[in-house]
Amino acid sequence: MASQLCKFYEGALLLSNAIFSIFSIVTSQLFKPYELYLVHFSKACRWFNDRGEDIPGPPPKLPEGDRYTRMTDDLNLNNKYYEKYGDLYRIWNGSIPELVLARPEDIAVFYKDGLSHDLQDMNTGHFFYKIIGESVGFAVGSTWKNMRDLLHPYFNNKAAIQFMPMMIRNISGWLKSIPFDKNTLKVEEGYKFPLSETIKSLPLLIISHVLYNDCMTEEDLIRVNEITINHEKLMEIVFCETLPRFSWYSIFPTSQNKLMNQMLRDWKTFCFDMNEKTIKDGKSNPAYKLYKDVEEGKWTLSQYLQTIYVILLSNIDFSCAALSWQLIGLAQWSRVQEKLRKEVQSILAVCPKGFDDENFNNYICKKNTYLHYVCLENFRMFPVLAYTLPEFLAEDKIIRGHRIPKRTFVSIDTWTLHTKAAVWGNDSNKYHPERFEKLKPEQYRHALWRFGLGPRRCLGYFYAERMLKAIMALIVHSYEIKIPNDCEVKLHSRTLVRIPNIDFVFKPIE
Ligand code: HEM
Repeated sequence: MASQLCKFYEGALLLSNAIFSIFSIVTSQLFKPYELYLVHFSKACRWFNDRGEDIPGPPPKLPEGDRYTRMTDDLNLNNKYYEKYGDLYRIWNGSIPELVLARPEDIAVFYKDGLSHDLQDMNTGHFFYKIIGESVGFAVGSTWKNMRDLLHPYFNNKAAIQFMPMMIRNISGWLKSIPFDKNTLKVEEGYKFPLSETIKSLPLLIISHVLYNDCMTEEDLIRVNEITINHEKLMEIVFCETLPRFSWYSIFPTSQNKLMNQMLRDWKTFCFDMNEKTIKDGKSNPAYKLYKDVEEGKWTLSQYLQTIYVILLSNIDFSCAALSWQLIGLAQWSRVQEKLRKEVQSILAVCPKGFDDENFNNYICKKNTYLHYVCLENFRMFPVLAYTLPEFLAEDKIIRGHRIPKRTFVSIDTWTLHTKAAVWGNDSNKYHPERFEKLKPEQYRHALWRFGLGPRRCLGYFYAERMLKAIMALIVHSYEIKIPNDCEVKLHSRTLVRIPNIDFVFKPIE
């Protein structure tokens, strides 16, 4: 009976989806007067300066505006809007106007009181909110501060440095497994595999050890991997489907809601099982200690479960995308790859214990190495998001003379920022890691978007940057990396972050 009812609802929803699509096409025409109103008459959508000039931007194109196009488009939208409107413009996230910043000075003004920015649901809809709406990534004010304080002992610089030996072990083990991976093909030149599909298991392996250290077994990893599959399906729904954006949608017994509930149940069971195992083995780890904070009333169970979810699962997309682009940069510019290889070899020459040597760990942490400059240049040339997730202003702001009222959504056009900001000079379109030798971090602080620019930047920063650098160092030491001749870099569709879809070749170095 229940399954028949379910099928009935599924059918009804399929039909309503179809009706909705037709409705959108028809109404996109009927929306025209409303678009006119938004652009020309609605004060809430117009941001004037003292000379009465508005901020320019494309028409709303209702019902969606650029809500989805800005994620799926491979930086073409950034180029188009920069050409037409410059480096301060307005786009539309549905019928909500969003201010886009792309000049470092404006971004500095925006982030001056970054802590008070409201993220609420970032206009990403109900489905997303249900999965991680109570996590540290969405919390604001004192709630956010309390969560960050609880997390700080396990994610600060010292904790990340202590984790380095384990990180190196994880990477070495993963590199050895490449030839035997199910996606790897032995070809004349070496090993060929789909880059992001193969690479995403590595950040998952590393971060699961950050959270659970040696309590994380092979079987646990298999379990996490299975949950990841459903997580990816859900993220596709969150960022590409319209109906799950609405809270009323969750009352229907659809396959999407079923998937969501299943995933949340699996996740909770996994977290509880891991904590029980930790107690049984008489061990301890950050995830368990953070759970003790729940028992002591320092934060709620939902906040805990959703934050661990963000750390372990939601960030995999970010890590996988960032890592893939780092390797693509190296593969595309063999001169840079060779230069980096020489640097790594020269460091290892004074490391009696090889990768396990303290000198090698120090090298990964340093910020004046070629490795570091390559990492920065890859972030600059290959931003993980074309437009950052919108945050909204808690207070009115004046940006370049324009009064922007509070509750306005603001995002950053990363590509324009990374290529048009004055600090990058005349060769900003050239891939040139050496540019960072001459630049001080203060000079590009607001011109390079990597781990967030405001005071609430990425919690995993100390791990993430070193993870990327250590992986690159270990890879170039053992392999020459290449993109097969006939391969063009394309993007995976239906993802929030820019994940490249490309084959890769690792050629072992004799
Ligand atoms: C290379 C990989 C990564 C990149 C590119 C990245 C990037 C980012 C960015 C851009 C933000 C938003 C910052 C903002 O709102 O201003 C963020 C937030 C966050 N990241 Fe990462 N991240 C990475 C890896 C990680 C890892 C490994 C972890 C966990 C150990 C992590 C945990 C978090 C958390 C919890 C937040 C929310 C922080 C908050 O709102 O307080 N990230 N990350």
